[in-house]
Amino acid sequence: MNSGILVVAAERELRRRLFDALDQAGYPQIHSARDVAHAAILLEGRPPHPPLQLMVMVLSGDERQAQSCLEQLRRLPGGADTPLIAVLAEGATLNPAELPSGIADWLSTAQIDTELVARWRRAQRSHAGQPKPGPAEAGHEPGDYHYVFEEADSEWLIVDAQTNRLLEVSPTVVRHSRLHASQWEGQPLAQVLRFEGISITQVLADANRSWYPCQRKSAQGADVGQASVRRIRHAGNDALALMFRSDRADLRAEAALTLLSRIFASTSGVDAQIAAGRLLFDELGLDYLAVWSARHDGADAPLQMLQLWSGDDPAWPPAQLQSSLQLVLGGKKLFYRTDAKRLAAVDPLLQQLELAGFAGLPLYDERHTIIGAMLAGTRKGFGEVGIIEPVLRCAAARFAQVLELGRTREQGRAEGLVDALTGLPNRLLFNDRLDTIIREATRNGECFAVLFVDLDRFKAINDTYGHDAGDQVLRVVTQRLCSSIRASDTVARYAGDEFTIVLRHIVKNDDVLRVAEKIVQVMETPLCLDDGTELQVTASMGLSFFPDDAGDAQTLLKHADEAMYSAKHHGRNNFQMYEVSPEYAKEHGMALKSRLRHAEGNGELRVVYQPQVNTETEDIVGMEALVRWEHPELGLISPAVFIPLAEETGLIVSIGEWVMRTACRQAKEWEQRYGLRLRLGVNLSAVQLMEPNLLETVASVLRDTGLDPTLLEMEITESISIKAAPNLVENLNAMHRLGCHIAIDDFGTGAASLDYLRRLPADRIKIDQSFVRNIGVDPDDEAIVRATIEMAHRLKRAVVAEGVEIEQHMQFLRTHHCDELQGYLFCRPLQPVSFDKLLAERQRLLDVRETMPA
Ligand SMILES: Nc1nc2c(ncn2[C@@H]2O[C@@H]3COP(=O)(O)O[C@H]4[C@@H](O)[C@H](n5cnc6c(=O)[nH]c(N)nc65)O[C@@H]4COP(=O)(O)O[C@H]3[C@H]2O)c(=O)[nH]1
Repeated sequence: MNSGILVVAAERELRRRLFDALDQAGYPQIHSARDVAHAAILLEGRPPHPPLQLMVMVLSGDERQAQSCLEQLRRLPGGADTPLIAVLAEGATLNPAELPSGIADWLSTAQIDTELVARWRRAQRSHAGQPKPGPAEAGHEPGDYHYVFEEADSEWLIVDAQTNRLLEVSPTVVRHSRLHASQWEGQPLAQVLRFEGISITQVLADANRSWYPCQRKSAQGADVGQASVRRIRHAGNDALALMFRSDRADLRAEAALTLLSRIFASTSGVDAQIAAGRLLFDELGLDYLAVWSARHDGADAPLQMLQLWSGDDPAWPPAQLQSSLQLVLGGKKLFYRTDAKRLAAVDPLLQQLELAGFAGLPLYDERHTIIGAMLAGTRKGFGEVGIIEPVLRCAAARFAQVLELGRTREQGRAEGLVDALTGLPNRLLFNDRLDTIIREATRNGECFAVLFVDLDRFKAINDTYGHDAGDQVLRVVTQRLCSSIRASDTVARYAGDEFTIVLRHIVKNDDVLRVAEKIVQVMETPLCLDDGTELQVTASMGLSFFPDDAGDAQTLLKHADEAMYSAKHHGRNNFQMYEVSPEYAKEHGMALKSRLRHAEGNGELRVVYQPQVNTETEDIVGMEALVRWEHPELGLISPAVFIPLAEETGLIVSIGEWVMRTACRQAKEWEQRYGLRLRLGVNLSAVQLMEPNLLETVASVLRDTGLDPTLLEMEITESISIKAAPNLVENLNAMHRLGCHIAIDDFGTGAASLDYLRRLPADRIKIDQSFVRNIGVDPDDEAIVRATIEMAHRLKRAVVAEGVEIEQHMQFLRTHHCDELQGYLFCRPLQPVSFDKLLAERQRLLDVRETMPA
């Protein structure tokens, strides 16, 4: 019977990662709690049987705190006899070796995504009475460690503590060494492992689990690696378990990853590629490696780019006769772990080289056209297929990338599309690429960003140090830009000291901001000219987003360029995102106003929704409707910019009604679909509040949409003065009588007196985000937040905090009993489709919880 998993983590981000890791593995009943008290609420009323399947807890304190948490968890319903995995938070002072007993396993936060599920399965198995976690811990039952034998790529050798002879070895030892188990068992350890500079006795006496360089025997002689010792029990006796890790990249995933990262870090020049090929050749113990480029000029014979061979040069057969190469160039992938010799009859190359292991991989360009082939072989056969195959595939992808880049450069140079100094695409090629990217992005619904990078005061460098120095700077900047982005992104030299970048496949705008920050940082590092002069070059950058800011190349670039100028205005050495600024609005006010008149009729207005959550449960209880203007040329314009214009022109009355109607209709639809009565906040401008027929409008919207008036909450800004809006109190009272709620928005920014608050029929106060943002930064603002909450509660008003962005804000607001929270920590304002997905997901989780045994 499925009986649920409990996850306890104070930090929201960790909680989410733990939840996601378990959820993705398909475990439906996951209770996710902030702390033990929260867990107790979630499990309230649950009988102790059946027990929970697993508890995962993030530990951040010392051993004493860990012990206390553990004891509390054990008292939870169903928690007494449940396997518990501890996740050690960063900065935890706990020593993993001294965790309280009762913890089945532990991992670090960095391992959550990759390890949690595997550890849980292991804990599950061990709990079900099968072998338990092994040699890592002393004092387990005989055979405890066997599960480790099946896992990963580590090798285990079990040694009798008295005789130092081998009792058993793991199947990985047999596989990697190519020696049968019987060739190991009973052997003295000294004959199978040879340590460097230290005696076996010293190694075996080391309880600190240090790693010692050594060689392990194999059919080919020996494998170089490291070993470390653990004490275990074997068949009731003391024994030692030696873990051996080979340094060979074809045996060990870790070493293979290092190899790949070195290959990928290599630059794209011919020499560097030969060096990368050599690295692959040496680290994988290859005997043959060749990279071929298919001729794109119509000639038949492919061109050899690289060839390495460990023996004497044979008479190399011509490419046309190498049938394996021809097959690969035709698109066939070949992989023979140990039996490539059977190809010898049809391929003179394999016949001459006597390869046992052989792989042939086609090299593809971005459009998946075959542009070459990589052939790799060994005379002794390949090692771990699960490691060697992906390594070869990744290496082939790198060779393909370099081949393609070389071709583009060649072609670009021939056609005048590449900048001769930096080797980057020039403006012409960039514009062409941008058009292609827009077409692809439109087809795939992809978002991307354009960055305009301009070096600060570059002219002064040219003038002071000369043009040669300027050229050197441009080359270094090129390297720095290229090293800050991904392979799928594009950098171009747009003009003199201007560079443009396209960052593709964006999920969150934050991803782009991180890249921009990184570029600012790498630029700041001083650079050294050939003559030893040290210079510091900084850059100003502007960002625009597709499709949000514009849908065509020209406008995107124009916006990025404008944003770059704004970065210059902000003191250089920074980046800015494009936005229609209030200054722009002021300058182009008339044009914007006249366009705004048609925005509603042209269907350019949108409503987005931002969730509001209960502070304790973090469950969604309401949403705020926020308007957006999708200007056909300027992109998305913020309400902060166009609402003042709408107010000036009086257009706010009809726009406000449109927003209210759209949002009420949407809220009713969600209520019916999910049976969830979410409160809907709608902003009312002062201009609307002065309208004599506001009440009729609200009543008609409610009637037409069928939304319960008690679900509609009017948000009015605190800065509206009672004097300036003479009907304010009456209008609000009348709306209250209709059943609607009233919230005072931006609280704290105006000069509302207590009296003002008392006179307004407000149900809720929204603390302005400028105070919330300063929690943890400015004690005065913290005091204002605390006082506002206290005062509102004394007046029996509820409180919502706006702009909650980080965990620290939430903790503070929770401590001071703020009722509800709104902000990016939980969710940004969402388009209706995304909000709908959010509600559907919530519903799914609830349904799952309901199917849990009572
Ligand atoms: N930095 C930060 N910002 C956050 C966070 N959480 C929410 N926000 C933003 O804060 C604003 C909250 O709305 P507001 O105070 O009513 O402020 C609103 C509201 O006064 C006005 N507005 C929006 N829609 C309407 C409308 O339909 N009618 C009227 N009259 N005014 C509207 O425009 C203002 C700005 O709206 P938005 O740009 O949508 O900006 C929203 C929202 O996107 C956060 O964690 N960090």
